[in-house]
Amino acid sequence: MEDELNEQDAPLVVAIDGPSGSGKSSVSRRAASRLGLAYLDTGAMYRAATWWCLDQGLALDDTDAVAAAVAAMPLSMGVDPQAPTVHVGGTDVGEAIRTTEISAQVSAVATNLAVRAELGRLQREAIAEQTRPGSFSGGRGVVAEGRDITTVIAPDADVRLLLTASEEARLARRAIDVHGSADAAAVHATRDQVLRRDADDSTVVQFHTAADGVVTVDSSDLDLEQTVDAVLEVVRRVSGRTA
Ligand SMILES: Nc1ncnc2c1ncn2[C@@H]1O[C@H](COP(=O)(O)OP(=O)(O)O)[C@@H](O)[C@H]1O
Ligand SMILES: Nc1ccn([C@H]2C[C@H](O)[C@@H](COP(=O)(O)OP(=O)(O)O)O2)c(=O)n1
Repeated sequence: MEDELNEQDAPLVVAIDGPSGSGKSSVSRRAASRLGLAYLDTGAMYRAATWWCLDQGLALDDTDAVAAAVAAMPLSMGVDPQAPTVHVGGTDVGEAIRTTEISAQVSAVATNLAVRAELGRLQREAIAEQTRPGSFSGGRGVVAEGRDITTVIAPDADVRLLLTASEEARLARRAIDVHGSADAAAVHATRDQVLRRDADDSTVVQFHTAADGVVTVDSSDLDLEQTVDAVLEVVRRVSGRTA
């Protein structure tokens, strides 16, 4: 019954931005599942673009060649929050795009403004698609996460959130993800992936402070479930929609 009522609601678009390790992907997936929405990981699109360019042997500082390659990239994003997928052509690149090699180089592609224009166009299309009845979400909508979703890609989203966490918390989380430990050596080895990358990315997008109308959720002292609950509470307060 509740499902039927929800289906009559207007589509809901939730935009979530934040720095590396703030919990965007984990929290957005869970929030999307609980709300019955699709999930769009825009960072995965920049990672896939990086994989594609490297696979073709391109130098990532050749901005024109990279832009041309990305314009021709046969990218397909699966938006099921329980099992999101990324394919380029026929290849499942879901694992390949998470390697340290890609993490170390993705900013070179993400700071290419022609690439941002092209991937931004695809992201707007993917978000609009989920507001239509025949889409994966059945027109219920989408949680889209990245660095510029609240500001550039979907500034008119129903709910706009900035997910933050202290530098210490973000480094420790990434160290556990990548090295299985948050000891001093693991945290040190993660600094490039988190801090240097955020510094490079910040030259083209602003994701450290909330723009007007964007609600900040600080997850430094929350665990994953508490952070999901905090995000769902903002969604309820701003849109009236409950999980
Ligand atoms: N409070 C929390 N909120 C979100 N993620 C958390 C939290 N505590 C620990 N984590 C863990 O931190 C890691 C990084 O989260 P991730 O979603 O990849 O961040 P991002 O997409 O912002 O880089 C994940 O392994 C996640 O389970
Ligand atoms: N909307 C977006 C999403 C990601 N990016 C860039 C910034 C990051 O370095 C890469 C990869 O993003 P991703 O969200 O996968 O990175 P983290 O998992 O948060 O470390 O893409 C961007 O510039 N704009």
